[in-house]
Amino acid sequence: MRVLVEPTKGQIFEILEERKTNFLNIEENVRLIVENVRKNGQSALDEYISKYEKCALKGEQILVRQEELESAKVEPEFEEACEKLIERLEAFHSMQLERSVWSLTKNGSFTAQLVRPIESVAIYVPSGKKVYFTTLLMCAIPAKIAGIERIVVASPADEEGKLSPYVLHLCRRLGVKEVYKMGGAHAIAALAYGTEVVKKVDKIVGPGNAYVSCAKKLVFGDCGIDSVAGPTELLIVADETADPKLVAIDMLAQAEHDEMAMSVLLTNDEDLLDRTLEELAKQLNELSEPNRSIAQVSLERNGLSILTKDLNNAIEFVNLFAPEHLELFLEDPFSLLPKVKNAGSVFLGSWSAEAFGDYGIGPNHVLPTSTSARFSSGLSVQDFLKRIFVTRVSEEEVLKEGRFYSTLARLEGFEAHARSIEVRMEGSR
Ligand SMILES: NC(=O)c1ccc[n+]([C@@H]2O[C@H](COP(=O)([O-])OP(=O)(O)OC[C@H]3O[C@@H](n4cnc5c(N)ncnc54)[C@H](O)[C@@H]3O)[C@@H](O)[C@H]2O)c1
Ligand SMILES: N[C@H](CO)Cc1c[nH]c[nH+]1
Ligand SMILES: [Zn+2]
Repeated sequence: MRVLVEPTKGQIFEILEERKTNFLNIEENVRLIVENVRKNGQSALDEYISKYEKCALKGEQILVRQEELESAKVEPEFEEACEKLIERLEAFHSMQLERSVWSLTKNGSFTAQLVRPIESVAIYVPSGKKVYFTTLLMCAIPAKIAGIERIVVASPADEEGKLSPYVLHLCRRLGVKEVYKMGGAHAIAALAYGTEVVKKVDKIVGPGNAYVSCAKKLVFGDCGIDSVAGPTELLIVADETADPKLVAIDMLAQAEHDEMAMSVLLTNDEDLLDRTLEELAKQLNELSEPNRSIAQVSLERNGLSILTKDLNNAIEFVNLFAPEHLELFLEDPFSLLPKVKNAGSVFLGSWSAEAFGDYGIGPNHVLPTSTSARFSSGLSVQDFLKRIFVTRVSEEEVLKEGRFYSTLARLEGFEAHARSIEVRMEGSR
């Protein structure tokens, strides 16, 4: 765990650049994977599945058969918890539904913005270290609210070539029939470009490790993506009122995801910082394997504690980090909230563990990472919708306003544009 005392903005910037370099080192290999799958289709996909995944499935073996979906058995506790999660996610996400709008201009023309669901969407369900079945719901619920017709799921299989019964059960529950056993960067490429077995999609959503999120970046443009939702991050801003035990366990809750996860504490209280470091060491040892080892590596490589006496610096640093998750463990967390410009999801006060967000208090847990919260947001119904503009120009508009449009066209040097307007002005006389 790195400790910084009164760092400058430049030092924070350097740390973020260093982190980006780690991701860039992966990019070269991911680019080769994506290009190879794009060019060689299923044979390249087979090759990467056998190289990187737990079971070397080939060709049509990656398709989940109807009987597999039908026969998945889960315990009642799982079903009950998921039904409650579905209800909560539906309640929050239905507020996000956007409607078409129509407007009439004063000359009798009309313009509209029609809202249409994207035709086909793939949900990537991470299943490398743990099976993220809650992520499947986080993605599928807004997709269903938006009215997506073709929802596809992709997730890497286990050593026996199977998907978790949790994932299979939820696919059946949600009516998702097209399910592929594949993960990593190659799965993203297959979904973006298609293979002999995988049918391509219009957009890919869902989080994943550095390989998955890098591949999503690389296929963007040929297919849509939600955001760069890569290895998870948490930044906690805490003052002397915070409890070091809670700060430490929340940092561990991020660190246990992935060796590349990042947990940061920013405080103006030296005593809190020292006690948090002690708690981290103690509570780390209370975790069981493999979570303990993953969290330990994550904290060693990417853990950071920052002491800055002035909380105004803290907010500057928050906006530079643009963290996926931001916890404000302050006497008055609302005082800092208006100054937060960049963050995926904010948690106010020490009751508000980020884990409540992970497990369905309402907002989505698929969130932008690697400072991309500067320009993107957590997954929502909007990610599954497009807007189509519609225009009907009236004869009155042509007559009264034609000159206005054609003047702009001539000023920009577009002769044919101007004429296409003027010819109508003449025609309507
Ligand atoms: N930002 C978010 O919203 C959010 C939400 C949930 C999870 N996450 C992140 O999702 C990630 C889940 O990661 P995971 O690994 O457990 O599952 P994963 O499904 O994302 O990745 C596993 C796959 O990665 C590929 N892979 C592994 N090592 C590779 C290598 N050396 N080269 C190329 N490909 C390789 C394999 O195909 C493997 O099947 C974590 O980083 C977690 O923090 C992020
Ligand atoms: N913290 C992760 C990224 O937001 C989401 C998650 C799923 N399961 C547990 N945690
Ligand atoms: Zn989590």
